[in-house]
Order: sequence, then structure tokens, then C-alpha cells
Amino acid sequence: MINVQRSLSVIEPVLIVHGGAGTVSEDRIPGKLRGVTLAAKVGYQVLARNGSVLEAVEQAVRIMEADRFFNAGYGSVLNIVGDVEMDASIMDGATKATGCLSGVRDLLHPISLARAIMERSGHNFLIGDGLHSFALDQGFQFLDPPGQLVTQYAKDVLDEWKASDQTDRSGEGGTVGAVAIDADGNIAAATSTGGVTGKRVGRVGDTPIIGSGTYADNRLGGISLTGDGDIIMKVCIAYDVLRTAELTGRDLQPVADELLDAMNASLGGTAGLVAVDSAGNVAVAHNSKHMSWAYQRGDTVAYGASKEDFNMQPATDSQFISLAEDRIFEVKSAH
Ligand SMILES: NC(=O)C[C@H](N)C(=O)O
Repeated sequence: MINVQRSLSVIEPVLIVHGGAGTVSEDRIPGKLRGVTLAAKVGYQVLARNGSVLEAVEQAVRIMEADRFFNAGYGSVLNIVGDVEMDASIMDGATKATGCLSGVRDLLHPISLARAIMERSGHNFLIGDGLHSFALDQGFQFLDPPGQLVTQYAKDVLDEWKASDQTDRSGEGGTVGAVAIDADGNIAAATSTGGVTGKRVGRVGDTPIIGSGTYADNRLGGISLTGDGDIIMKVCIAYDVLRTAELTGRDLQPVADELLDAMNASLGGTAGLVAVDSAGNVAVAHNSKHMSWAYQRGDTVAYGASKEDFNMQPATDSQFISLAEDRIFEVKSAH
């Protein structure tokens, strides 16, 4: 009986993304909104054409990895020696298959490598030399010459950070993530980041840690985190939000708000998240000043950049449909 009811219930597909939790200067907010809105639309189009939720979240994240306005792929923040080192993860809620990587350099789309790890490595998480050779075996091409993902903006932010007291690493955030659900209730989540400005070489944040930065389970929902990864990973907040909502029978939104506040109260740190429950309800939560986010459901796109900010527009609206060419990394050989 329960199964019959479940199959009769209608889930409206939705694709939600975030573009990082932090403090964003006013002049960069329109750029962030443009990027997240485009990513939500591109990801949703995959669902609308009956593509898989995995494909949808991967494509949404790839849009933001190629966009210098975000801290993922091109535009990633720099470590203490001025290099881009990236982390990413992806999870399939139907099977709980996961693909995670850390410390990858000179690759435009870490999220696609994470998906290859999930689908073809026989493991969940690769790092270092083994990650590099797996990527090459799979036909991924590293950018040559190296260093092409470094932007002038990221260099300026690192210089500013070095000149500061070096205690606040949060900056504007800029990590990217996506969560999707299709009409059959399949859920996937994906997150990609350059980490935090001025990090040690080899530092790993929450983003590639399943249960901290990313989680998906068709029964519980899907979620992608952003923010102070050195704190987030201590409280496994991705899994905690989904599981607490299940155990208490409450909606994701209040649970997410409360757990972010509880994290901040006990350990400090700011963070944000986007999530979808098994019925397709979305949650957007952050205790940072800003977090850009957007989702598409049906013909409508919703988006915002701070708590008070909630906008809606028809998905066909030409606003936010394309990005200025100079903000997108394009290299013919990269994939
Ligand atoms: N901006 C971010 O979201 C950073 C990421 N959570 C990290 O700590 O690596």
C-alpha cells in the first residue's frame, strides 16, 4: 500500500545550486547571481530532457567551475604558495555511490573527475599520484602550461590575506554545489572548491568529505555545503541535517538553520547549504552574510544572495542566460 502511494505521489524535478557562503562585496553580487542562475538553468535542462540527476548536478557544477566568479576550477582561491589545489565530490542517492578527490591541480573540471572516480575507479576517494594517473588513464587532460586557473582576482585576494592578521580565511567563499531530484525521486549532489585562501599546501576541506560537504540518499534527500570547512568537517553537517530531519520528522529548512547555528555557537565558523528532501522541497540556509543560490523548478527560476533576498523569474527570461566571454575559461583540449 505504501509503495502504491509512493508511486502515485508526484515529484516535481528541481535543480538547486549554491555559489559559496561568505561576505561578498556589493559589486560582485550581480556576477554571482548571473553564474548561479545560469548553472541552475543548465542543470535543470538536463532533467527536462530526461537526463540523470548525476548528469544534471555535474553539468551545473561545470558551469560554475568554468566561471571565474566562483572558487572552483577557473577562479579558485590560492593556497599559501599561490597555487590552485582543488577538492570535489559527487554522490548518487540511488546507490550511495560516491566519488571524491583532493588536491587536484590544473584541471578545469574536478567534478567530472570525481564522477569518473565514482563510476570507474572501484574506490570512493583518490588523491596524489594515483589520482593523477587515474585521470590520465581516463582521458582527462591537465592544463599545459600549468597555472592557467589562477586569476588576477585570486592573486589580489591572497595578497590582501597575507597583509591581514591571517585569522579570517572565509573571504567571499565561492565554493560551488548542486543538488537535483527527478520525477522518480532520484537524488544526486555535487560540490567543488578551491578551498580557502592562504591554506597550507595539501590542506583538505569539507568539500570532498562525504557527510560533511556532500550527501545524497534517495530516502533522506541531497545536500551540498559551503563555508568554513575546517569547522564543517568536525560536525559532519551534511549527513546530520538529513538524518536529523528524518529522525525528528521535521522539514529540512528549520533543521538546517538550527544545525548551522549550533555549529557556530559551539565551534565558530560560518557556513551555508542547499538541500532537497525526498519530496522535492528545497532548503537554502546560511549563517554567513551572503550565499548566492538559485534553483529551477518547472518554468520558474528562484535566486538570491542573502537572507532577505528572494527573487523569482520565468526561466525563459533572457536575463542571466549567458555570461560575458571574458569570465569563462575556455580551452579546447580540457574536459
Ligand atoms: N568556500 C568554501 O566553501 C570553502 C570550503 N568549504 C573549504 O573549506 O574548503
